[in-house]
Amino acid sequence: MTTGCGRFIVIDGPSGVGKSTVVNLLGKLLASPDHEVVATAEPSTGPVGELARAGTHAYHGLALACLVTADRYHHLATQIRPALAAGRTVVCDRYLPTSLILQYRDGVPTELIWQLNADANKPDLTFLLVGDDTLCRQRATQRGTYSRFHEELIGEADAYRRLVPGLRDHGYRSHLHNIGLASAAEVAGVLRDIIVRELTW
Ligand SMILES: Nc1ncnc2c1ncn2[C@@H]1O[C@H](COP(=O)(O)OP(=O)(O)OP(=O)(O)O)[C@@H](O)[C@H]1O
Ligand SMILES: Cc1cn([C@H]2C[C@H](O)[C@@H](COP(=O)(O)O)O2)c(=O)[nH]c1=O
Repeated sequence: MTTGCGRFIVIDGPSGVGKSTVVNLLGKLLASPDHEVVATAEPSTGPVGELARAGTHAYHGLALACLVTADRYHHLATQIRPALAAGRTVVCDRYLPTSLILQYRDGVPTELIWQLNADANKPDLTFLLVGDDTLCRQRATQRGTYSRFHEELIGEADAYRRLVPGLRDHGYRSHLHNIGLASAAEVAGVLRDIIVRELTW
């Protein structure tokens, strides 16, 4: 399924790499008086999303995969597609790449994750932010962790690197971006420049 006339941009990557911070900064950088930007996240703030976010200790494997995918379809139907149809840009913190890493680690085969997500919109651009694993883990821990996956932050950056060919094979226009020691504002600025260059703005 393709998006409406708005642009759909996904920011994914390991915990602590700065996704939420960058999504919010990017929302401000891309917005203008005649162009509204919706900054959002998955799991969403809807009831299934709240269940998935709070429930990584209670739900595992295919049960959690179905929860996060159900939340994704609800998020698409109630927030993302209406915003795109109204011509707004949607910037989303986490999306299908997270499922391809975490649900796979939880025992769900990659092909099944793609099948569950077959009717999910393909973003116009997907950014996979990566950084030093130890630094990301420190930042996530300092900020506070609550999820089972936050306790298993091993090889996150490599897992995201390995995802790129598969995403591209499935038609996801993807950029891998190593944040290095850049500030969140610098990362958001680099992403904004890529977005403006690659999408008709
Ligand atoms: N580039 C950066 N440099 C230094 N600190 C940063 C940077 N980006 C974010 N931070 C800080 O690191 C912490 C984690 O950032 P943030 O919550 O945005 O990460 P996240 O990728 O969304 O994590 P999670 O997936 O666990 O929610 C926050 O305290 C944030 O202020
Ligand atoms: C989108 C998505 C999320 N999850 C899990 C991973 C984390 O435990 C939370 C997200 O919390 P964070 O503060 O953004 O780190 O939800 C998942 O398992 N699968 C998904 O597709």
